Amino acid sequence: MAGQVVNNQPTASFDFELVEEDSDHFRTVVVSSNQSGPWIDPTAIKLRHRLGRGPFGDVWLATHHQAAEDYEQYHEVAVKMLHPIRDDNVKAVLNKWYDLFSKCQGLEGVCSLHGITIIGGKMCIVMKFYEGSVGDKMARFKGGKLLLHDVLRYGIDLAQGIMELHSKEILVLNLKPSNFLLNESDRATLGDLGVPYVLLDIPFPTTDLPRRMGTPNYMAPEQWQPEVRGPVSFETDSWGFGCSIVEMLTGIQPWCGKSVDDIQNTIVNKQEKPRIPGGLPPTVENVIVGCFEYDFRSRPSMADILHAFKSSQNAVYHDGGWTGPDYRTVPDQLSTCGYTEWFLSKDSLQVGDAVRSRKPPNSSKPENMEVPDGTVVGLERDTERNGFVLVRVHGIHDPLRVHGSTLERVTFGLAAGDWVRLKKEDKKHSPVGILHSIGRDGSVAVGFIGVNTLWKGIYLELEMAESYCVGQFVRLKSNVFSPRFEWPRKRAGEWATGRICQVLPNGGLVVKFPGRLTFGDETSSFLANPAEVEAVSFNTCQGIVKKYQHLEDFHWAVRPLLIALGLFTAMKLGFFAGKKIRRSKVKKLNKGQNPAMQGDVQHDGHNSGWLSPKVANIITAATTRLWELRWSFGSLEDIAVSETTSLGVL
Ligand SMILES: Nc1ncnc2c1ncn2[C@@H]1O[C@H](COP(=O)(O)OP(=O)(O)OP(=O)(O)O)[C@@H](O)[C@H]1O
Repeated sequence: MAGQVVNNQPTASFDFELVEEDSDHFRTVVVSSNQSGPWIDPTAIKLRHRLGRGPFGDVWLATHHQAAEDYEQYHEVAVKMLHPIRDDNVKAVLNKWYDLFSKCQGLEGVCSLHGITIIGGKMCIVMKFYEGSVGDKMARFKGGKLLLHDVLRYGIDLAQGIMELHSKEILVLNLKPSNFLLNESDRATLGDLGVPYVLLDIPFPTTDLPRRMGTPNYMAPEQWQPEVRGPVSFETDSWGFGCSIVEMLTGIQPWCGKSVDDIQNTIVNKQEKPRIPGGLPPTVENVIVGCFEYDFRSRPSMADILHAFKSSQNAVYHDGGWTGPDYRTVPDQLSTCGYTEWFLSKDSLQVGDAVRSRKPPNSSKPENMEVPDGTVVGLERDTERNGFVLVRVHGIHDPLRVHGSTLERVTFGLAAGDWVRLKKEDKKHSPVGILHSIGRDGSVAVGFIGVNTLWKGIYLELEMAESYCVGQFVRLKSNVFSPRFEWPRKRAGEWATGRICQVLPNGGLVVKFPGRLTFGDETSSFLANPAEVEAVSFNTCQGIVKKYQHLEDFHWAVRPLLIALGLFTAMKLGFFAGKKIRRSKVKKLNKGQNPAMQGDVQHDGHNSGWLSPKVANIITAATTRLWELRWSFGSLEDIAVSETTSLGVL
């Protein structure tokens, strides 16, 4: 096929053009280079033999021929040959690699990258050849596991390497023992870095999405569908790191023997976590437990992991127990306010910060508003992170002394965790999301449905949005005709109302429908875009019919229960009506015949009216109970919740 110039990239130090289409419909790319960039002439690479095959392609041992006027050299290199990429994406991928190469220059803990080339239509990453990997070393050991001392040593090397990449805004997303390469001094280096990250937004010819987001056994919950359940963030690598450490310690790959679908179901839906071996130094155990928090904001950062590993490295194993500088029991993952210590350590307060009391997790209302609006005037810290702070609150003379973990920083009116809306909508993603961080300079990071990674911008682009929390009832707005996610309808065709059971880090709502009876494989939970729903409560339901319909949303058993009650009452009424008619007939027949009997009938009729004393008592008791409840709970909604709970239907 005739040549076709695709791009002459002005900023990069290489140009590339597509010239020929091969049998696989992927075109051979000829690149001219000024030699200062990462581009390597494909004729300078001679593939020798394949070292292995992974989800992202094959790794080859190769020779790189370099020649100039005064020298000629041959280097042994490793070449990662990626799966074919659609030719209209070649430019985007090359640009991303170019960016990654320039960012990785000079980093110590990551595999040394030589350059990039394209061989046989496939993109190839040329890198330093290492003698082996941690995975290879494990395979040589009995039981496939490493000594704790080595695991801690490698863990420290790797955490440092990952932190270097994170400092350049690069996520690894594919941490696993076979990608931990060992150098001549037996130090672990990150190999294969950034392949899933580079391919994150690139459409692939194959629909096997999970495989290009990472290696299933090591993937975090948000990594399976970052656009839907994401975004992926630095702490996504904490999950992969935790999996790798567990494997190094046990010799068993996480979720070993499960299919890709099973793993996805186990991690994403069932929210199960890999099992952690016992007998670890408490600090290490604590940090690894934290790596498997479902919500990535609650996981430790690489700095936290590095700190824990370093502090445990000198611990000595004695008679089945750990002694050493950090010997202590594993602290609770959740602090008193319901957040993990890792969550709380992501932001530390400074004098001058505006603060307010922190809401409990998954709540839209503050539990206690000791500090509705204050300013930090003093810090009282025993360690770097934990400690009390002095807060000046308007209207109170002396500053309050409160624990830092109970406060959240408010900058330009926003605090991490707030629900926000983009003032200028972008059709590609939901306009409503959750604020993950706000810098003191006003820079913000937000999780939105439809964006793979955190959206970055400034606070001026955002406004506050309605917040949602677990337990709330929601339904699609009536003006939404084609929702982003599937949503069930009622029998009458209108959108069903469901209850939020989980809020994802991007504001995505996982909603269950207790008012619908599900059978067999029917999905019981649905996803919702927060921009497309509205909250439903007894107070917002207009009229008694709507209020009753909302009661039905609490549980599918409400309707059958009420029908049964109705039938029972009707039967009871029918029975009494029949009895009454019979008696009046008897009364008519006996009229004038037996005066003594007349008195009896009158007496009976007077006492019962049209209901028996028993039924009258039931009704009186029910009415009294209703008033009692109304008095103590205050709203019809609370009565419904309380009563249905006591009936055991919630
Ligand atoms: N630079 C390198 N030097 C030496 N061996 C390497 C190098 N890079 C990778 N390998 C080895 O090549 C083998 C195959 O690697 P590859 O990365 O393709 O597989 P993987 O790690 O299982 O999958 P993935 O594609 O997810 O990284 C592994 O054993 C790995 O340790």
